[in-house]
Amino acid sequence: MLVIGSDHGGYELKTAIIELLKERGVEFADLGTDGGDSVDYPDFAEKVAGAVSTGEADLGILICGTGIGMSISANKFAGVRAALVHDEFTAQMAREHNNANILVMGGRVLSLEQGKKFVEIWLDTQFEGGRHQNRLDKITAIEKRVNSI
Ligand SMILES: O=C(CO)[C@H](O)[C@H](O)[C@H](O)COP(=O)(O)O
Repeated sequence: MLVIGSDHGGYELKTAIIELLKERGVEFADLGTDGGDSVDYPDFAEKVAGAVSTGEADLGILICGTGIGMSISANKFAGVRAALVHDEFTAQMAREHNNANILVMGGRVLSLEQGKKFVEIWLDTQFEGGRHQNRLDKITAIEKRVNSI
């Protein structure tokens, strides 16, 4: 199951991506925001990243104006690897090398077509494992050390 959320700066792109998810038959839940009124991105990052962190959802998509605030917020959650992507290469690497479980984008940075394309690439790419898994294990070890201080 995939969860998706945005603030007002990402609402239009979120709406376009929801249409793509429906077309692809992806099971998803839209955790808001529900319109263009000004809201605070950490509230939606918390809903999406919280669901991924607890295992309630397997994957997440977060969109704000730049993607920066959503990335900062989502990566506070244990087990979350939120990747802000800007182009087709970073969308591919986010999964192939980083096994990102949350894709983050900037609604004021990308066109709707770019955003949809990056989602498709991220969904269709496989994690390579191997040396990349070793590096993810180190991130998990850092997370455990930092949170036990
Ligand atoms: O990009 C964002 C955070 O990184 C968010 O979309 C914020 O909402 C943005 O920084 C500010 O947007 P506002 O419409 O000027 O409140």
